[in-house]
Amino acid sequence: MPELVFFSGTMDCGKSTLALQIGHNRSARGLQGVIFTRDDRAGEGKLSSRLGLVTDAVEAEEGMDLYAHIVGRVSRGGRVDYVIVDEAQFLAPDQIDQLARVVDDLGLDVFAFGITTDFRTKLFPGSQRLIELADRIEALQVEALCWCGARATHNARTVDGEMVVEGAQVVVGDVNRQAGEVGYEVLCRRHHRRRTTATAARASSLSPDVLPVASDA
Ligand SMILES: Nc1ncnc2c1ncn2[C@@H]1O[C@H](COP(=O)(O)OP(=O)(O)O)[C@@H](O)[C@H]1O
Ligand SMILES: Cc1cn([C@H]2C[C@H](O)[C@@H](COP(=O)(O)O)O2)c(=O)[nH]c1=O
Repeated sequence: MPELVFFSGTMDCGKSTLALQIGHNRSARGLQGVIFTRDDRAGEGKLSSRLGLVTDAVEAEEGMDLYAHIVGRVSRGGRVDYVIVDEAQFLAPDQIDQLARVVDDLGLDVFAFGITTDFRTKLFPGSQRLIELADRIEALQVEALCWCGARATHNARTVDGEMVVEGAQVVVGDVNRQAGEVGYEVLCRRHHRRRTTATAARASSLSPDVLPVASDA
């Protein structure tokens, strides 16, 4: 049975790498896929992984009908065996419904990849719809880690390493950003709740406030 599968995880846990691997294994067997993405860091119409691999993709722009795109390809004589969607959190809910229709009416597997929650721990609308509609939700096996060593479950937005909690839901960016730039850091829930990024943890461990006080001081 064809499926709509949602591979979800934090930033930097290998989603795009897995998307590229799934595409590679299928194309190595002569299958032809359509790869959609939206707002990849590498630029428009690209699906890129931090491991250095990148492939061309169809930019799933706002308002684009993904079901109609696939039907259009097939009716022009193109072959489509499966569909991959990266950065699926950025899609509109009705575009996720179109992907479900690709599975149900065209009989194609759709593999969607994305983060579930934003820097304020709120679901992205596209991810919410995927959770509602997917046949299967898969957590990635290679877990990203918080600075404390626990499994990272949340995405923090940072400026100069400090967590920020105000701003637009969508700001394309990366982990390990230079000073002054908006960046991201993955954290466990405890440290996300306490807003303790790696920078904040380092600063507090160096702070005189937390140094042991000598008994005769
Ligand atoms: N230099 C490296 N050596 C080995 N693995 C790396 C290296 N750089 C990144 N990675 C792996 O790539 C993962 C990020 O892959 P990517 O597909 O870009 O993530 P995502 O799409 O989930 O944000 C990291 O979690 C890590 O496992
Ligand atoms: C948490 C969060 C992330 N984003 C952006 C930052 C990146 O461009 C993508 C995630 O890409 P990845 O391949 O999973 O690393 O999402 C955002 O716009 N808003 C957020 O709150």
